[in-house]
Amino acid sequence: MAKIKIINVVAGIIINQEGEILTTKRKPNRVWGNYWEFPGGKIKRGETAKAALTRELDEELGIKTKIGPLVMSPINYDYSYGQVKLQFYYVKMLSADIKLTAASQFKWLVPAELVEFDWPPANQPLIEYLVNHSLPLKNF
Ligand SMILES: Nc1nc2c([nH]c(=O)n2[C@H]2C[C@H](O)[C@@H](COP(=O)(O)OP(=O)(O)OP(=O)(O)O)O2)c(=O)[nH]1
Ligand SMILES: [Mg+2]
Repeated sequence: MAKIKIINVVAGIIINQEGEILTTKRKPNRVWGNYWEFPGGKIKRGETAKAALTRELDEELGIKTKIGPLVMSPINYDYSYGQVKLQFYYVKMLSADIKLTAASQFKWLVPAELVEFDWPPANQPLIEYLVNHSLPLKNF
């Protein structure tokens, strides 16, 4: 039996003072091209999830960040190329300017607007969670 490839991914639910969440659009040539996502990426061997997220947000957006609590329990989802294990943390930005390197666009959205965009299927439970729970604007 072929071994299933596990892909550990961490992404940020970056929130601003207005109660909006930062979302980015994946470039067309990548897996899930043109779908929206929460910025982040694969955790490297030996790296903690929070360190990986800090690194990815610096690489993909050129921002300094404060990583807060986990949003919900990890999501496991089988794609054709492997099983992704997705962890999401709430994040605040400590620097103002966003310089996109991995994404083609970004948008700030209030939670209710998230349902209007196309997400990779693994994100479905997360989108539902964010629509139904208030953001921790003051708690970290
Ligand atoms: N960042 C992110 N990845 C997601 C989300 N939802 C989802 O299914 N994924 C999947 C897509 C990919 O299979 C994987 C993340 O891979 P990636 O290609 O963005 O990883 P990376 O940033 O490390 O990029 P690379 O160095 O491999 O190019 O997780 C999401 O909301 N954010
Ligand atoms: Mg990425």
